[in-house]
Amino acid sequence: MSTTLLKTRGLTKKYGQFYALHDVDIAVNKGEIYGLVGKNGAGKTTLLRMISGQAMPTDGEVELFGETTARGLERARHRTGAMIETPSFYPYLTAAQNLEYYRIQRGVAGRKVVEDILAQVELDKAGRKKFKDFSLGMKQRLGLALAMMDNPDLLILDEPVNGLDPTGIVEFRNLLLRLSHERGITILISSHILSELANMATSFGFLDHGALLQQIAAEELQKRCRQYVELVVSDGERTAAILERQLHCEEYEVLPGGVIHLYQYLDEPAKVASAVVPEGIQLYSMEVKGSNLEDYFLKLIGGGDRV
Ligand SMILES: Nc1ncnc2c1ncn2[C@@H]1O[C@H](COP(=O)(O)OP(=O)(O)OP(=O)(O)O)[C@@H](O)[C@H]1O
Repeated sequence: MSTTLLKTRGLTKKYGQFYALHDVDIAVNKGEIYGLVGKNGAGKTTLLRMISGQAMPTDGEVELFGETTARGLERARHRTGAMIETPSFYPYLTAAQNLEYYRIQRGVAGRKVVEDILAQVELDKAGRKKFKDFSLGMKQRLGLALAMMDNPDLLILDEPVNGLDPTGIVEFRNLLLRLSHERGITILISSHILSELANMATSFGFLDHGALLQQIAAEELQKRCRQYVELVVSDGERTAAILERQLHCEEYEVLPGGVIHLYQYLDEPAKVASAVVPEGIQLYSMEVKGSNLEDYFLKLIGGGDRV
């Protein structure tokens, strides 16, 4: 059975009369990579700051590792590592020197800690290069290293791939996947671009204007975003039988009104037509439908035209 590491109940943050976050319930299970998705200003940072203890809720509660009291949460937060704002590093120090500074400042025992973490985030080869000469990807990986200094069970990362080029995004994603698979770290990560978290997140929470619109498992999201050829025909059942017999189709749904959703032959709809029509089936329409991830998100937030 899955264990829930983190829950928020009715979490709310008001600035004056403005709700930066309103009545948000999320649940993150052990071992998950939970992607929090929302446009700029949706409330992602506000939510992550309250979870990590950097801001106080106006209302509602955070439950972390089963703890909800102030003292319990303080203990639980020792088991989390957060990268919410870009941490400040010394520009003229190397990766190792910067981390060593923070290790001493935080009282983390053992000099080998720095070496180990640098290897985990693949900065062990950065050697004598100074922070000021790092690429953005290296800077983000150093930020991740700092968040991992206390060997956390839960990592909270606010827009860590923001600004990275596509290669940088893939590298960072692979790094997080490795941490998740090999070390079992649970990860809560935000982004304003859903597709940046695809192929990584196991669950998603969609935030808009401070409200959680939907929490959905990645598998279910993939299903909903799957593309298909929609056929409208005179006889759905017979058409399905023809598709099976002639084109060996297995992935389709027959819906009422002679509608068929075919999840194969997306690039070859002509083949579908030439299998069906000669058998005396009337083909009224045929169209590729379904949304990609970004379309799905935009539809969910109502066209994405609100600012
Ligand atoms: N200290 C503050 N005082 C007043 N309003 C604030 C404060 N902090 C955040 N807000 C507002 O709360 C809303 C949510 O902000 P938040 O930073 O959480 O959004 P976000 O989803 O992280 O967006 P971004 O990606 O742009 O950081 C925004 O409208 C922001 O202007």
